[in-house]
Amino acid sequence: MTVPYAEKLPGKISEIETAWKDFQIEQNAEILHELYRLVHGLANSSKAFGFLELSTVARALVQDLKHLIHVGIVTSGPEFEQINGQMLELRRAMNIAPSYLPEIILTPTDMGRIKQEPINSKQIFLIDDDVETAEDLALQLRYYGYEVKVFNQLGEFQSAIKQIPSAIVLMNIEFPEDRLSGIKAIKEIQKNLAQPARVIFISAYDNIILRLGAVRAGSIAYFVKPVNSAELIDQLDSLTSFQAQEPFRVLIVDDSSALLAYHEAILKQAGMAVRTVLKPMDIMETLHDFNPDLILMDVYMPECSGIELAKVIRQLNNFVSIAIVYLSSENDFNTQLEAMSLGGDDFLVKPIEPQQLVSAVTSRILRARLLRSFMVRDSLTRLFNHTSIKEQFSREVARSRRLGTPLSFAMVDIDYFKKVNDTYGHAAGDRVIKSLARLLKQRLRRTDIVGRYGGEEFAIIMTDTDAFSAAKVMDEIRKAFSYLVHVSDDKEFSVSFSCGVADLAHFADVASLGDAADKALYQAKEKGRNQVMLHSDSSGNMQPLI
Ligand SMILES: Nc1nc2c(ncn2[C@@H]2O[C@H](COP(=O)(O)OP(=O)(O)OP(=O)(O)O)[C@@H](O)[C@H]2O)c(=O)[nH]1
Repeated sequence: MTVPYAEKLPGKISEIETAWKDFQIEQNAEILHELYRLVHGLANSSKAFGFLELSTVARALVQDLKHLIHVGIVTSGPEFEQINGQMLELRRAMNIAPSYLPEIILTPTDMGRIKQEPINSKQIFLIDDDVETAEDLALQLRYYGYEVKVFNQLGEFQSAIKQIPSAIVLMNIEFPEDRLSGIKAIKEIQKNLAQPARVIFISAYDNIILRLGAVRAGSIAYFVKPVNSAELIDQLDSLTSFQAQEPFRVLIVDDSSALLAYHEAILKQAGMAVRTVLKPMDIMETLHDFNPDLILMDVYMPECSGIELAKVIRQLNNFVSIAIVYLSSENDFNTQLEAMSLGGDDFLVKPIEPQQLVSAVTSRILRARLLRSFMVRDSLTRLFNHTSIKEQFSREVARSRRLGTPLSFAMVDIDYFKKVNDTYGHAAGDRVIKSLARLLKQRLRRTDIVGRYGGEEFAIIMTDTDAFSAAKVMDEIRKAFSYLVHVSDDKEFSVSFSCGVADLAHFADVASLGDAADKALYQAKEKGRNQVMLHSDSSGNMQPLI
């Protein structure tokens, strides 16, 4: 159980008094800095927990200690006496009840911002006076399970959207009557809808005036013709996906256990996954294990400062892009700038309102995830790219070995793919790759990690899964994929894949496990393709899963 803040105060103040006594005996600069840090922490936490009188006294003491650090060590004189007096004041102020109890209440707007549920509608309204272009695009979208209704005139669309306001609107901007007709029509419609319509604009032109007009009409995205259908489908998938976004992962580093618990409670209430680290030197294991989206970092801490810690983290290859937000009572603008120039992304000043903390963390994470996705995702399938899946493979193998849990690795390769490209064209080949990526994402568990390993090759890491169960799942996906009918220029065709599976119980490190899955895949190809092969023991025995 967490100890209430008030009960921790006597201990905190005794610690400060002891440091002050030690300083007087030893006259040592290190003790003086430690004392400064302790009082600084008390000033922050007491304000956050409503002990305003105590916070004021502590803050004045912070200033005096800063002065002492600056002028050098004195153990007598007016400065010294003043600090002695303030030490007594701390004890007195500690017993004054808090003037308010901080409540962790989030407004519905905050919660709405965090938990934006996607609307489950696959209905698309596509409005374009160019009949041929519209039908081409509609055909592509239909391959991916979207119901597309094409309108060549604005009037018909305006009545349809009133009937189905949840439809996603793909609106062309230019019409013969007016070069801005699409934007104007959407603006009119938005006025009369309870929830704003979800609109994506399409235009033959790419300029700031049109883009600004589109944003002002409430658009989600803007595509320039000829539309890249793979990118458009990604956008539509993210708007309609049933898979809720993975909870935001925040790591809080603060040497005040009271503030740690307080900020943890706020962020958890907002639906985030939170880990806390009290001692900065303990951060490494949690960092690798938890893989946070964002680190909320105190600036003044013992052993090493938040700024130094941020520099260390920035030098770790896997964490160059992680968001780091300082949370400190330091309101000196120059220190803030310095902290930002040394690896931080934002600087929040304590005490912070719960709503502000949630929205600052949310917007930073959304942006960090977007930027990271460009680095770690493959642009055609949005699956993890080669580098990223290899990194995750190493990490997951290390974790499973540490925890003693099962892990399987599967390699998938589309059969006779060269023939698909040669017969139906590269664009059709791309669609096949994308459809397999979608199927894998749909059928596998959320905890499974799927990556595009190479051109028509995929890799899947299944945690907590032994090789036999993994092979069974892969075999079901194999069957489903082979039943899919692909279409290209009115010609229909089907494609299959081969798969090799191995697990950590038989191959105990990344290299041998990867190699075993690869060999099993090779065997599956050798034995006639369209099958899953299980590499179930280190002596090289393999068994087909039919
Ligand atoms: N359309 C498309 N084709 C790709 C992509 N990446 C790789 N390819 C093609 O995939 C084909 C792979 O051919 P191969 O490695 O000979 O294998 P295969 O034809 O699938 O035959 P098996 O694997 O032996 O069943 C090559 O023709 C590549 O050009 C891509 O992103 N899109």
